[in-house]
Amino acid sequence: MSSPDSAPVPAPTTDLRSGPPLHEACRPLSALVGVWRGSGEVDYPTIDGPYRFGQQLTLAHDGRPFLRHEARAWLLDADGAVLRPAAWELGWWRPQPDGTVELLLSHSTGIQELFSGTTTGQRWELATDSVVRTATAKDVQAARRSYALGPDDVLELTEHRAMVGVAMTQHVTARLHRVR
Ligand code: HEM
Repeated sequence: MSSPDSAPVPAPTTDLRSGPPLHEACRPLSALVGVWRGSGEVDYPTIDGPYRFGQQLTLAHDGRPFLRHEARAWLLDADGAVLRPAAWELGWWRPQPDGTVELLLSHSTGIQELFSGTTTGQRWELATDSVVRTATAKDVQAARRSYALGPDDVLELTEHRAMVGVAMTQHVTARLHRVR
């Protein structure tokens, strides 16, 4: 019997060997499914950086033609100790029949983004089509994000952002390793 807190439909899974089969449409994204963790560097012309941070990214599926995205980050001190929680985003990857991919991201900071992009081998390049903000959110205009999976199974994240009056400039770069 299912536990009281689980819905009576397949639970999202990061394990491609059990649970519902990955939907055919998600095949271009299959290498991304899993739990990834690692560290990176964040900086921007308006902040007092660079800072080191840790990040965990979970990409799960329930057999339907999309992936569920969750990424949490935390700032690190020079010795690698956790200073405090940082960015937290939730979203959905929606692969399309023409080979493009849509990504919806919702940030805890009051920002919602719609990205569109491409899959080229083991590289995913995305750029925002639209960004909307709550009344109190910071002025984020646009972003470009890429994930690239190297032969050493390292997932490299790079993100450029146009925000708070600055043109598109790198904000985040990270190297994540598969933990599951
Ligand atoms: C791994 C992901 C990220 C990390 C570790 C990170 C970290 C930081 C840090 C440390 C700052 C300096 C202010 C502070 O200490 O809080 C900052 C500023 C900022 N970040 Fe990020 N960030 C990340 C992703 C994002 C994303 C996804 C967005 C937009 C949706 C974003 C938008 C901003 C903005 C608007 C500022 C303020 C700039 C300013 O007012 O000068 N960041 N970020």
